[in-house]
Amino acid sequence: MTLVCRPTYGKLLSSAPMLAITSPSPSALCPPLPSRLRLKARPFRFGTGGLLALSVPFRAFSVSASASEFPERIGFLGMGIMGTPMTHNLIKAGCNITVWNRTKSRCDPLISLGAKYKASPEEVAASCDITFAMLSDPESAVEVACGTHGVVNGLSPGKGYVDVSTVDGATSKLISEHIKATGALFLEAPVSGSKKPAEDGQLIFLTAGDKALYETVSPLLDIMGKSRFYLGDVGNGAAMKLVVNMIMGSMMASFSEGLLLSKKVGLDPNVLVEVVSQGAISTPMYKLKGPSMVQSHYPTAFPLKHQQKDMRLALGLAESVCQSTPIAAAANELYKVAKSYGLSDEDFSAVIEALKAKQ
Ligand SMILES: NC(=O)C1=CN([C@@H]2O[C@H](COP(=O)(O)OP(=O)(O)OC[C@H]3O[C@@H](n4cnc5c(N)ncnc54)[C@H](OP(=O)(O)O)[C@@H]3O)[C@@H](O)[C@H]2O)C=CC1
Ligand SMILES: O=CCCC(=O)O
Repeated sequence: MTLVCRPTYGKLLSSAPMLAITSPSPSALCPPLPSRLRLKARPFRFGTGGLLALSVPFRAFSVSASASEFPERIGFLGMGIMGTPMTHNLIKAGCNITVWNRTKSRCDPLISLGAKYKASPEEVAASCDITFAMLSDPESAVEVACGTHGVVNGLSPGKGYVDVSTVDGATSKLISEHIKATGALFLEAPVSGSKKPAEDGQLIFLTAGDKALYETVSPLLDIMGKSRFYLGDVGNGAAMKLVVNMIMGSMMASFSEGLLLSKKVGLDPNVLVEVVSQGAISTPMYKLKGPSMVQSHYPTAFPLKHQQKDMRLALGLAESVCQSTPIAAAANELYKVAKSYGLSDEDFSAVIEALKAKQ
């Protein structure tokens, strides 16, 4: 397994073109490129070699050759909650982007920022070196990759396809087989992190598949995210993502129970949020979502239908290896109830409504 964080800070390089940077970054252990940090020169191409020097107002930092070159033409399919800000960040970084979305109007904001548009996944893949996809679920991921006018029809040797959707391993392997049959390379790269991290370029990529493609797209992953893991064979990235989201879904269900119980025994749930935030079970998720859950507001960052999909897929993964997951199974039931209440497109924190109705 390989974990790579953002570029190393503190070294000024003299060769290679200079790019203007509008903001410095804090010197954290794995410092993220700040979302305001923008490359002003045209992007590098494959195989230019050498090192990239970046000038910053107060300090300089280096980027290795492999982390400084962009593939020339990049496609992005799926302009939803996640795909839109991810594409936005690539455009802002100076990448040459072509977009497609089933509902065309969702491409318009990106087109107005300079993205090109093609009318099908096939046309995007045919016109780009690397194509990313961020789609709802296994069904849509397969349809876009392998369906009529799907990606495979536009791929050929020398190209690459990166699926960043959250799907199960079997789906990812199926897509991989179809992609590889064209001679192109495949990488699964689901992300941890939600709408705001996507906007801020702070996602965590859980990748697996063709290592050469991983290396080629690393500079792009570093624009969209703060770290990346390479996990080996196709299926491992999907599995890691599902395990993480299974934990998250159970945590949210448990947190919901706590909020409601505290209120019922006469405590202020807002104080519970504060207490939890200061202790050993503190997590950004509780602090972020707790106050709005207390108000019964669920502004959508991660749709509840997707969380339930991930619970379902994680339970399938557990079953495939005979691993007992009773907590996740119980939580999944709550997400199913919440869906039946019409809460699919609300944030997944709306799972609390399933418990209210039971009281
Ligand atoms: N939101 C989040 O916090 C996170 C989400 N994820 C995962 O990322 C993926 C996308 O999530 P998110 O952006 O939130 O989801 P959205 O529901 O906002 O977007 C889903 C995208 O998939 C497209 N789509 C759905 N069905 C089809 C289909 N049959 N054919 C073609 N396109 C289709 C939609 O197109 P259209 O606009 O036409 O409906 C849209 O572009 C999911 O797998 C999710 O689990 C991962 C990390 C965080
Ligand atoms: O898949 C969604 C993940 C959401 C998050 O990591 O906050």
